[in-house]
Amino acid sequence: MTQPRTLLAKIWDAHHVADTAAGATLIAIDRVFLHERTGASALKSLAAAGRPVLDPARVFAVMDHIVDTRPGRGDQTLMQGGQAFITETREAALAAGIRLFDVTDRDQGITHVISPELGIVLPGVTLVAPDSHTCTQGALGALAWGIGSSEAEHAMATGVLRLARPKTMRVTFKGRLSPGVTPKDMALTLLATHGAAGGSGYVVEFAGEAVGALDIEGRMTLCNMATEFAAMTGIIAPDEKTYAYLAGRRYAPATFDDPYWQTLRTDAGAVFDREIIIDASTIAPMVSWGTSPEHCVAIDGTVPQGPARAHEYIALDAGAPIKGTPIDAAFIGSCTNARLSDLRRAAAILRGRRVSPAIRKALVVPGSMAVKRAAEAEGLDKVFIDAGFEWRMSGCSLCFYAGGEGFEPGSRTISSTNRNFEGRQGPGIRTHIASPETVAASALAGAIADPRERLA
Ligand SMILES: CC(C)[C@H](C(=O)O)[C@@H](O)C(=O)O
Ligand code: SF4
Repeated sequence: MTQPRTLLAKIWDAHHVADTAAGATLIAIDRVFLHERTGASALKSLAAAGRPVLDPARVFAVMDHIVDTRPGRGDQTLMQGGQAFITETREAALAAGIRLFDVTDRDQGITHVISPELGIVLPGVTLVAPDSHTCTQGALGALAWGIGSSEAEHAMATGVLRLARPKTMRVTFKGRLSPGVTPKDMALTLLATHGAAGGSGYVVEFAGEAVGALDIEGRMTLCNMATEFAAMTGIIAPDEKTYAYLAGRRYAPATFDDPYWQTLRTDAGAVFDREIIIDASTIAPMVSWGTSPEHCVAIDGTVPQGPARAHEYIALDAGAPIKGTPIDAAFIGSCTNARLSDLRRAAAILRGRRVSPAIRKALVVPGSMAVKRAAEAEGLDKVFIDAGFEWRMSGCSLCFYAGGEGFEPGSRTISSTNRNFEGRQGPGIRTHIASPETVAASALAGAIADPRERLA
């Protein structure tokens, strides 16, 4: 009898090329995804070394990080000196013969949103990108992780990467989520209870009834924050929902009958290096109070005692109820929570209502241009605009201040993003991360609010 294996072990074994003398493994890389902020340098340095991209058909690039999100945008970026990232990526992608989703391409969008959308990431593949949120794509059952630019260069030139075998962790969410509670709240609960370093050195498989019950977009939100947990990546075993999601997507195969796919689940009895079990039915909507993604509390909780510097930056004292904290701005966007289902759920709360007069800036940045079009076809843009939100083009820049555009200095911003460290969304900006529902409910209230009260 063969030993029971984890999902990770199966993908690892299928991609094993050789063991190195130093105890590492050469792993075959099926896909490389680049963006203009970190990808162009890999292509340029490859070209400078006179090395071609081994298989251009497996390499993709997109302009997402610093592009302007204002309607009617072109090559201009609000980032000082940023233009070169765009023009150089374009030139390098053209020279290398790889597929580029350029600024004005109808398929442009955030890397981790468009890769699943186009069927580029598939169950059981290895996919790397010089971006930490590549873990998002593990939701499709791929081993997808963030690398550095020089590793990207190596992967493109050779088709392999040298890796130490990661440890395995399973995080099981048993039971079901309550209404108004989302995959974002699952991720924030994991971070609050096990810390922002809890996943260090591990590939985390998310499993359990509550994970199986999520749609694919929700699974992406959960896997997205594996990097905030310091894990190498997150992964979810593919199931019927995964194959239904991928059917008909441009780069996906016409049929899903490869016997390899049938094996892509953890066998009963397989042993993980670490197991965490969380009861999904006890999770409440979560919101961050501080400057690390582990600084999270339930919406009806109080700010705990944390590092003095975090309290100082965020200007909230221990013991204060988080709910009711006045906010100045609201943001729905990013690779965490800007897919169609996220926009639908936020719009359902905002429909026919106006944001509080206290809100000075409210923005929706769809995760991709395809999400934008789909949302517009349903009239969601109108719901957001009528509620007082700006409706933007797709991109990353407002998530990490890369376009040089942010919220008014010092703003307290409720945000559907994944990072809340000092200055993440601009100088002095105090970011509170939460689900799109919580962002919408808070924008209406002008203060951090419980979305469940809007669903009643
Ligand atoms: C710019 C890029 C390398 C960075 C990352 O890797 O995560 C960005 O996407 C982020 O979210 O901070
Ligand atoms: S949306 Fe934000 S978190 Fe995601 S890749 Fe872009 S900058 Fe990084």
